[in-house]
Formats: sequence, structure tokens, C-alpha cells
Amino acid sequence: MGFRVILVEDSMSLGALYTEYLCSEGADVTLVQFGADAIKEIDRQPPDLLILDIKLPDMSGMDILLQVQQSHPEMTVIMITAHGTIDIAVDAMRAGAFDFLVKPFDSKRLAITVRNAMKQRQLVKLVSQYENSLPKANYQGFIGESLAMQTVYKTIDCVANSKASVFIFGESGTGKEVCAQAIHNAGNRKNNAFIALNCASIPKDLIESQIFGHTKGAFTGAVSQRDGAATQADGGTLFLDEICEMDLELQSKLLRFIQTGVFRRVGGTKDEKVDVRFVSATNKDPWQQVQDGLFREDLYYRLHVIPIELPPLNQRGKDILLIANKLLGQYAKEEGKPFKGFNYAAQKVLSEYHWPGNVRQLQNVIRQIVVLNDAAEVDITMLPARIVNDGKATAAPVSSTPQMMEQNSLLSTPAHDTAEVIVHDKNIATEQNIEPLWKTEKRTIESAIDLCEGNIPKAAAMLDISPSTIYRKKQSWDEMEHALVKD
Ligand SMILES: Nc1ncnc2c1ncn2[C@@H]1O[C@H](COP(=O)(O)OP(=O)(O)OP(=O)(O)O)[C@@H](O)[C@H]1O
Repeated sequence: MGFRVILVEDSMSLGALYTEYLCSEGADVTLVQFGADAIKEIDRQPPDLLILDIKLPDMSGMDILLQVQQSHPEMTVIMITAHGTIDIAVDAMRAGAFDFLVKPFDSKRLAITVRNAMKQRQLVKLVSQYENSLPKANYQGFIGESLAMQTVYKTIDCVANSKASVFIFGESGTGKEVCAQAIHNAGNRKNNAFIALNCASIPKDLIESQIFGHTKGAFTGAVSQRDGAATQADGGTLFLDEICEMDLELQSKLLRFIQTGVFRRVGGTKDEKVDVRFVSATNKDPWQQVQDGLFREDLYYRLHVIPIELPPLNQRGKDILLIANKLLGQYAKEEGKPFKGFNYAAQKVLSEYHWPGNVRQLQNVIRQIVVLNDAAEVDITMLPARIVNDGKATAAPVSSTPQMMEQNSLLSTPAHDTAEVIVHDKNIATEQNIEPLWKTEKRTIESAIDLCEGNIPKAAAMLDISPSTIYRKKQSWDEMEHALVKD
């Protein structure tokens, strides 16, 4: 089979001789005499094999090797050296060259070295093809080897280098942000910025300036000009999380920006242009949002070019234990605990639970187990009661000590299961004590924030919800309380 060789040799006569040897091995040879020409030729069309004299008129072969290692790490390189420079050739091999030839050499010596190099290259290709066809247990921040996740990894690989907009959807805690970051990291924009913006957690009147930036004096408090996410993400990726929460008026400005790459700062008078790749995500049904008039249809089509659906954790089979084991190891190390794994009963409970908060909830449960216990193996008594009882609100916690019972009720009752909050509320003695559900929920969330000393992300993690849910709820409580005062 033919293969392409770039031969870099400053002596014309030796170059012609080696070219003849290589051609008889079936190579298609390009001969160059200068290092600068070699670099141009490599960039124009990378060869299968680079044969490089160490001493060149304009630069050292070693410098070319180091450059090539950076720009084309997969390229096979053979160095040519004279007797006096064998030490450099050995250094070159340390730096990644495949082999070296000492001048003078004959056609047989060259043939053996070249054949070995090409064989090794074929083997490397085969191994990487084989690796790519195997299910991956880890991929760009994801843990999981289920078929559903393999499909996600393949889609990310396919779309990473494209500029097409990606729309990620899936329940809360399924890894939408991990997915957006993976798309960025796997593609050719990875050396530029990845900017994530949560459209639900930023107050309505601030979001436009967060995206587009503002000029000095654009509004009260705008003491100087400020870049927004659009400018920061130039050349990179802009991730718009919870996109369905965006105000309709701003959606039309975003649509123009996505179509043209052009935007205007708040308070600005001139247009600016950037090169941004858009990735958006929602845990709602975006098409339903369109039908309910909350999400612009034209924006939906602009963003929804490549959809990626993240499956709920309970549909990922063995991934639950795979992730649980990885997290157990990681948290045990962080907390200085001896945990090595889960016993059979604990594995069964974890595998059969429905995980409404998905991976985020699994993280919280494992963290809780590691912090509150000290053993080599996790057993069923260490699991939160609601997981063991599969979320049945009336069941008593498995943990026997009063301290554990308290921890279980505080840490493992997610606020989105509000019905459960009511059932446990011992203050409801009479009908007069019954209050609107949102007030009970507000109390639970606020006491969690207090217990976490005002740290909202920590409180959210303990409550099995995302911080943005807390911000959103805070905004809606304000509106409800405002409405109550008015009434
Ligand atoms: N497959 C996975 N393997 C390991 N960790 C994961 C995986 N999926 C998600 N995570 C982790 O779970 C947590 C939640 O993930 P992420 O924030 O990406 O979810 P999300 O779907 O964006 O949630 P939300 O809709 O609430 O914003 C993060 O800490 C993330 O690192």
C-alpha cells in the first residue's frame, strides 16, 4: 500500500538517493531542503512519515520535531543523523521520534526502519479504531457506559466541531451543563471561552446586560462599560441554560443575535459582531412552551438544530452503580473515610430507586453517606430512609438513632416533593393551621438556607434542587407576598 513521505535533506545528491530507496518501498516522496519549507509542506498536507535530517541550513531538525509534536502529535518521525550528532538523535527519540538512521546508511537499513515505522503506525490506528468502537465508561466529565449514554457521547463527538446550535433537554440533574461543556471541550473551540448563563437565576431586568453587556451610564449602577457573555464567548461557546425562562422581548433580540452574530450593548448605539457557538438547555418540553406562547417558534427552530436528550438516571441501568462507586471513592478520599464499596443490599436499593433528582441527587446521597458514616462498606442502614422506602412519605426512617432520623429528614427530603413536607409537618394540628403549599415550601427552603449560613448552592444541593430553582422560587414568593399585601 502506498504511503506519503516528506523527506527533509539539505544535500541534493543524498536527497535524490534516499528518494530512490523510498520509492522502491512504495512511498510517494516529497523532498525539501529547508526546515521552513518542510513546515509549510507538513501544514499543507500532513504526511504518513516525516524523515528529518537533524542538521539543516536554516534551522535544527530537533526544532521541527518539537513543533510537529505539538501540531501533529500523531505523525511518525524518523531522524537522520551523522556520527557526531547521535546524542541529539537519542534526545529526539525521547521527544517522540520513532527511530533514527545514522549516515551513511544503505537501502536495506532504510527499508527496515521505514517498514517498522509504518507497521507501528498501522497498529496505533487499529488500537484507536478498536478503542473508539468499545463502550466508553468515562467521557468528557460524564461517567456511564449505558447504551443511552453511548448515543449521547457519539452525538457530542459528531457535533463538537460544527457551529450548528445544539439544544440539550432532560430532567433536572441529568447532566445538561456537563453535556454543554463536553461539546465545547471536544471541539475546535476548546481553547477559547465557554460561558454559561442561567436564564432563570438572573433577574429579568439584568439578563439583557448580562448577555450583551452595557455602556457606561446605561442604567442606574452602570458606572462603567461592561462586556457581556456575547463578547466573552467570542471564538468560543455560549451556553444558555434554562432558555425557556427567558423573557419574550429578549428572545427576539437573542434571535437576531443568533442569526447574524451581531448585537448591541444595553445603552449602546453601535452594533458589534462576534463568532459564537450556541448551546442551550431546558428541563421543560420546549415545544410545549412554544405552544403555550412562552417560547418563540422562530427561536425554537434556530436553537433546536441538533437536539440531544439526556436520559433520566433511572433509565441508565448499571450506570447508577458505576457513578455511585466513582463518587464514593472520590468523596471518601476528600473526607478521609475508609469506604471501598457498597454491600449487595445497598447496591440493590440504589439500583431500584427512581432518582427523581437524577445524578445531582445521587451525588448528594453519596456525600451524605460518606460524611455521616465511617466504615469500609456502605450498608442499607446508611442510606437515607426515603431511598430505602422508595419515597413513601409515611414510612419510618431506617436509621435508628435520633440524630440519624433528624439528618434523614433534613437532608433527604427534596423540596419538590412538597406533599411529603406537609405530611411531616407536625404543626398542622387544626384546620386553621393549614396554609398555602408555597408558604410551607418557602419555610423549608429558607430554613435550609439559614442552616447553610446563606450559601444557596449548598442549600440547593442539600434539598436536591438546582440553585436556579431557589432563585426562581424566591422571585415568585416576592410576587405572591406582594399580591397578598395588595389584597
Ligand atoms: N453522567 C455523569 N457522570 C458524573 N457526574 C455527572 C453526570 N451527569 C451529571 N453529573 C454531575 O451532576 C451534577 C448535575 O449536573 P448538571 O448541572 O450538568 O445537570 P443539569 O441537567 O444541567 O441540571 P439542572 O437542569 O438542574 O441545571 C453536576 O455536579 C455534574 O457534574
